[in-house]
Amino acid sequence: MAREAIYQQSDPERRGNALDSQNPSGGETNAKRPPGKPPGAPPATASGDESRPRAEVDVKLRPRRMDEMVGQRDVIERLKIAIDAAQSRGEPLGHILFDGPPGLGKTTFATVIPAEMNTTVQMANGAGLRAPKDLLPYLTNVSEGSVLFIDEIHRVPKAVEEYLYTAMEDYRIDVVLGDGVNARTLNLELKPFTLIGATTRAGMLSAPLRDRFQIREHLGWYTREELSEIVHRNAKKLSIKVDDPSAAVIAARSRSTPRLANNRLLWVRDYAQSKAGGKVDQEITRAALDMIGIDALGLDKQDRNYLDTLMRVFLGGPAGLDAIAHTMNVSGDTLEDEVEPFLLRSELLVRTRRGRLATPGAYEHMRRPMPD
Ligand SMILES: Nc1ncnc2c1ncn2[C@@H]1O[C@H](COP(=O)(O)OP(=O)(O)OP(=O)(O)O)[C@@H](O)[C@H]1O
Ligand SMILES: [Mg+2]
Repeated sequence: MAREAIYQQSDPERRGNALDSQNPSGGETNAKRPPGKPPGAPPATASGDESRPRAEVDVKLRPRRMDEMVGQRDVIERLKIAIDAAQSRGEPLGHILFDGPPGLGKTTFATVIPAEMNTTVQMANGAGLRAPKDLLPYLTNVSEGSVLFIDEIHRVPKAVEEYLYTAMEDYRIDVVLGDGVNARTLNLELKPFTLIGATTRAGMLSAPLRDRFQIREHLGWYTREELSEIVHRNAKKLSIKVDDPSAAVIAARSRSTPRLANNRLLWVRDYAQSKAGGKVDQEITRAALDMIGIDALGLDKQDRNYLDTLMRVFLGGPAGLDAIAHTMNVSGDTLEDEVEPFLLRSELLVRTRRGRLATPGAYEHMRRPMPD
């Protein structure tokens, strides 16, 4: 895979590319996995050797304490109160559900909360918890007040979810041993613990599961100022000098998403080291991001290709999704899940009953004259 591809690929709205979400143990000193790496453990990164240094960098850039986190002030304030209250009562923190688009800090919260509480965390992934037995090692390993983090919790199948109900509510699981007439139920008492769930699809969670979380937090987009702040902090961690205008360029092209700001910064660093003796300024930052096809609004090649097709072939629309997809030779699902959300959010595209329509803003951005 080409080097640039790694930087481009980690777009939060491009599903399944969350490099660091695949490394949830994140080098946390207090992170703990049950023995024998249970099946819930996330898969290794797909892209082989090239992903390794990236994962390490991700760990380096991920905030370790709540005070190192930028933005999400109201979420942090509420969590601090809940942590404070739980600690003063000597009880485990209530179960917490984080939802929001990729790359906004769900896993980060799941690692800083146990750090604030001075407790251990086990990391699981909903996709790996295929049968109740996959959940057991995690539950039997919880220590008093510790955290069990289940990422992509919407992917936990119903049969496993039902075990979570009693575990969350009564700190108990009922295991059925044997079958037929010999079947008997074993009640296992668990230590009081905190479940932290994360999902990009809160709507896919069943109501009984959702309602068992005492605290539910939605993570929203970051402002440019917050992203600039993240870029500055991370530049320091990477020992590179980034001035305000350069940080502002990265922030503007990062789609309101910290993970993307980090990826852009890493590419700018490489570019500057290779082409400008390590010096990062606004011009170099722009040239670096232009080179990988990230434009001033943060659109990438595929986004621009979509708008270009809509304007050139369909005269700006309204055009049906399938027609656009066929012309671009990509699947409609890909466009709907990966390309359109950011275009809609940026008000470059509208979805009408008659089809997709490019907005005047899109024409301006693509420097094309509006049709009459
Ligand atoms: N509030 C924040 N302050 C500073 N950096 C942040 C913040 N939130 C996220 N980041 C950075 O962005 C990266 C991605 O965040 P994180 O992995 O927590 O996202 P996520 O919501 O779990 O995404 P996914 O849904 O893809 O798993 C982190 O490694 C961290 O470096
Ligand atoms: Mg994550």
